[in-house]
Amino acid sequence: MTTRKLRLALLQMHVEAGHPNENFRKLAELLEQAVDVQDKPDVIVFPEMWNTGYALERIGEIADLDGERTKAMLSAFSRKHGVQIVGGSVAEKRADGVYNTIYVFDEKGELQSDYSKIHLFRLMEEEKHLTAGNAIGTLDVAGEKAGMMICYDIRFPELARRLALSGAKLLFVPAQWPNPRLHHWRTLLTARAIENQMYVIACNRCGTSGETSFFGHSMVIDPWGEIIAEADDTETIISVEIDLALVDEVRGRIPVFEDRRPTLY
Ligand SMILES: O=C(O)CCC(=O)C(=O)O
Repeated sequence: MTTRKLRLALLQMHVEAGHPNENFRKLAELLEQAVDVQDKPDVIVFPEMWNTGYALERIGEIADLDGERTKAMLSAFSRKHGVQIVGGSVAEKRADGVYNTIYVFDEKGELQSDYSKIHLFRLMEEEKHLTAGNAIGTLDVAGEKAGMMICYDIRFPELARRLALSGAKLLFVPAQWPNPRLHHWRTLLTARAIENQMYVIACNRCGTSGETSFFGHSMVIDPWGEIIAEADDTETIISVEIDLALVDEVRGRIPVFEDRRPTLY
């Protein structure tokens, strides 16, 4: 098997709900730490709604207008350091509502793609304050296709399968997944990796916001379902190397995609 290595950095951060300036400052600090290392990352990922947190009552006031502040920061950083960024997600204010959106920048600082969360989480009343996206999201990573899902999206296996069928070999999952559902988080992420024989790269937040605490446990799972890196519940950066060749190797070993019977189900 010819190896095709790629280094990832996952910035597991605390998010200060309702304080975008503080969160931009924190993210800038973590980004500098992520590249100030010997093994520089090729791709950097962060959590969901890192700019505002879940200050949903005020989200219309504090969301980033057309994502301009976020895009300016991420574009400049990716260009300066020659690194690809899967920019977590931010609350993004558009003319027709506030979206929960991931921006992807390539290593030249160009906006490569975006994705807005399509399943809004009713347990946190997202549907009252946010507008759902209407399209699936993909990006190119080192010449391979990858998909994007945000937090609650991972409860919908059809979406991950659709991304895999469209050619995705990696899945990026920014999240703000709280206690007490660590078991769901680990199990669902692992299942998405095993059933689609793809890398799952999931970046959660940590810390507390009001009554809600977040367990962190950002993780990278390989296409065989092994958790190859996992954080604890503190603010930290996971740095891990993956081998894209493993996807084809696993898909060759158990040919799930060839054995599907879509005419029956
Ligand atoms: O599905 C879950 O348990 C958590 C989802 C969530 O917190 C979110 O989508 O923001």
